[in-house]
Parts: sequence; structure tokens; C-alpha cells
Amino acid sequence: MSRGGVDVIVEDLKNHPHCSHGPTILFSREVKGARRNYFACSTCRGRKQCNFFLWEDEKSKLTSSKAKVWEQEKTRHLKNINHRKKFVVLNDVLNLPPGKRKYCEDCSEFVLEKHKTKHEGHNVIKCLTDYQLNHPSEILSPAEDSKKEAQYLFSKSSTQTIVNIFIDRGYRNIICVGTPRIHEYIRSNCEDMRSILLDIDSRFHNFFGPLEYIWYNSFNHHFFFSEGKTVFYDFLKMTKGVNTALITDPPFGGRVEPLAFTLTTINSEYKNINNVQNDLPIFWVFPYFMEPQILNSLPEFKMLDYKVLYENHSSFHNGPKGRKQGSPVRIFTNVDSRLIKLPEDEYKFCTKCKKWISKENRHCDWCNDCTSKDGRTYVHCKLCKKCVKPTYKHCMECKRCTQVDHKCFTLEFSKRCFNCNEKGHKKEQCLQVKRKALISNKKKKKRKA
Ligand SMILES: C[S@@+](CC[C@H](N)C(=O)[O-])C[C@H]1O[C@@H](n2cnc3c(N)ncnc32)[C@H](O)[C@@H]1O
Ligand SMILES: [Zn+2]
Ligand SMILES: [Zn+2]
Ligand SMILES: [Zn+2]
Ligand SMILES: [Zn+2]
Ligand SMILES: [Zn+2]
Ligand SMILES: [Zn+2]
Repeated sequence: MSRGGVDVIVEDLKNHPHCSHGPTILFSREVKGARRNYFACSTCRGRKQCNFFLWEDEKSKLTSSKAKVWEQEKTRHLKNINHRKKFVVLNDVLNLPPGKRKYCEDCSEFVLEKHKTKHEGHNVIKCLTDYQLNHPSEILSPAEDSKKEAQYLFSKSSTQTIVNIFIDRGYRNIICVGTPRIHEYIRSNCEDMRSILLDIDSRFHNFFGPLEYIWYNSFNHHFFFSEGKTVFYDFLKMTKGVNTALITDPPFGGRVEPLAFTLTTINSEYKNINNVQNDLPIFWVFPYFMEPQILNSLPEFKMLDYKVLYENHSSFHNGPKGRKQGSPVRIFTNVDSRLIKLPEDEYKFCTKCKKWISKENRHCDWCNDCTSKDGRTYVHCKLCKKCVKPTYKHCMECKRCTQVDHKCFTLEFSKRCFNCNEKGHKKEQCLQVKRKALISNKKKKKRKA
């Protein structure tokens, strides 16, 4: 699918050149009227974070010196991380009284008495409680680089709701891909559940042992260390193919196709290893306006009405600063949505659809569905034969419902986004535009602060 005129070519990445984040992805874009393919980083969208770039037709001309530079870059990336050693340090730190436990944010490691001088003048977090050591996402500064990790953290209520859904469904083994809050909650509160965290943020090596955290890139299914890969497949095997679920909350700017490819791969591995037919239940947290893209890659997925709330994202939580219609973030899943119960105080049960829906959602007998997507009550248009946003009016010229102040006859074009030329959304819903607005808002806020 095209974004900004750039397509992802989804295929086996085995023969792709590597950057320090694992195998690169093959993209294609128009150059002087013809399409040309190139390899670029799977996860970093900014040249600053990872500047790997190689035209596919120049792959064979790759000079050995350039290949060496990338190889060195890869080694540099892995250096200084010995998970087992870090686990020993963690246990030493846990044995210290809280007053003596310190973590250096600049060096991303615990401060040991013998290396104290190394961290002079550094940003050191002191007096770490047991709770904090078990909930690193609550003490680490979120990596809010929206072009890479983009760490938006679930609110306490959303964390609990999600885990309750898992408990309700009888899931005992949870694969947390980029969802540290869910992992932390389960290991501290749910004795009979097992959780494993797969995340690209290597700071977690300091807080979770090798059986609990795997350094991983979900955009190319890459394990940074081979030990991590072994631990992951042992985990899959241990599940015996039952009572298991995967939850992922990728950065919103991330490409859908590679992630969908990863999830499909994990699902087949899960089935093959355990010799079972049933799919791995998957929960993908993403904004509602990405529904067309997700369904394009994973047609069997359905969007739940549950609005996911975040702690450090002003427009994604409740309260005066939030959006009027609540958070735009939803959960997409391959589990039958009729089996998923949402919190009774804020959601209701539609007896016709037999599923839990938002309070403002209304069952439409013509559509035979509860049709709201964005948190407002939709209204049915008999001419369009579907429910539409409440602010839309049917335009006889354009023969469809749309905004009142639109320019007639331009709608055929607006079926594609004016910004990125991709089908399925309009410019005002375009992620690229939203991302730009988010970054400039953040810059403004920083300037004010
Ligand atoms: C939007 S945050 C989600 C955090 C989640 N809401 C929580 O509270 O647990 C994205 C998470 O995915 C991780 N992440 C970002 N890019 C990744 C990648 N390519 N592979 C694996 N994890 C990634 C980040 O480090 C971060 O933990
Ligand atoms: Zn890279
Ligand atoms: Zn330091
Ligand atoms: Zn309904
Ligand atoms: Zn309708
Ligand atoms: Zn209409
Ligand atoms: Zn019109």
C-alpha cells in the first residue's frame, strides 16, 4: 500500500541487507516517472536514527568497505549488553535497601558503588522502591521520539481492562510486543499468568531477566540476540497452543504491512510448533482511522469499541484536555468480538449484535450493526445506504454524504488522501499530517516550558 508515494514490498526478509535494527525492508517509490526499489530501516523513519539506504539495483555493487561500516554499526549497537550480567546486577540491587538503589538514565544502567564516580553529574534516579524496579515504565523517561520508539503508556484503567479481558477469556500466557505496562501488571498481579515482553527499548535489559524480556524488532521479526529467539520459541512451545494471546501497541506512525506480516508469521509459528489449528488470539492497539489499512493486511480482524487511554498523551486520556469524543485508539483483534466483555460502567451490551459497545454507539437496523467508529453517534443515510458521521449531510451533486462545506465534484479525488495519495482516508485523517502536527505541538510546548 502506498504512503507518500512509497510502497512497502512485503516479502521474506532473509536476503535483505541488515542495518543495526536487523534486516531492512524493501520499499518502492516513483523516481522520474518510473518505480525504483530501495532497502531502508524497518523501524526508524528518520535519517537521523538510522541512515541505511541502498537501491535494490545497486545491491550487487555494494562495496566491501560500506558493508563493513554497517557491520561495525551493528556490532556497536549490540555492544555493552550482556543480559545475564545485567540480571545478576538487578538481583544485587534488589538486595540493597531502597535508599542505596540508583539508576543512571544517561548510561542506562544501575549505579554500582564501585563505579560511582563514572556517573558524577549524570541524571541519576535515586531511592528506587521494589515497586519501581518492577515497573520500570513508570520511572524511565518515555522515549518519545515519534520517529522511532514513540512510547505512549497505557493509563492504569486501560492496563487493567486489557488484562481483565485476558483473564475473562482464560488466557494464561501473554506475549507482550511493545506493551511493557501489560507485562509489568501481569507479573506483579496475576500469579497464574505468564508474560514475556518483546520490545526494541533495550533499557528493559536492566529490569527484567532473560526469560522475561527479549530485545526484539517487531517490524522485521528480528531478535537482536539468538538467546532471545530461543527463549521466545521455548515460550511458544510451553503454551502447548492453548490459553495464549499476543498484545501489541506499535508506534502510530509505524507501517502496517510489515507488522501485519510479523503477526501472521508468529501465528503460523505458534500453530506449527504446537501442531494446532486454532489461531493465536492477537490484540493490536491502533487508532480507529487506521481500520482500512489494518483490514487490508488482516481482513479477519475486527475493531472493538473500547477506547484505549494513555497516561502521557493529552488527547488520548479522559478529562478536560481530552478529545470530546474520547480517545481515538481502539483494539483490533482476530477474536470474535462477541466474546469480549467491556467494562460495564462505561460500555453497554447490544442485544442485536450480541457484543459490547460504547454508550454513544447505536444499533442501526438498516445496517444491522452498531455503526459508530470515532466515538460519536452515527446517523443512517438512506441514499448512501449506510451510517455516516453525525455532522455529514447528503450532497445531491456528489451523490454521497460528506462535510457541509465541501467543494462539489472534488470528492472523486478525495477518495484518495490529498497528502499521501493513499486510499482509505482523507487528508485530515492522514497519519503523516497528524504526526507533523504532533511534533510541532510538542516543539511549541517545549519552547513554552
Ligand atoms: C506506543 S508504545 C506502547 C506502550 C504501551 N502503551 C504500554 O503502556 O505498555 C510503543 C512500544 O513499542 C516499542 N517499540 C517501538 N518500536 C518497536 C519495534 N520496532 N519493535 C518492538 N518494539 C517497538 C516501544 O519501545 C514502546 O515500548
Ligand atoms: Zn536501522
Ligand atoms: Zn551514568
Ligand atoms: Zn448492534
Ligand atoms: Zn445504518
Ligand atoms: Zn448520504
Ligand atoms: Zn457536493
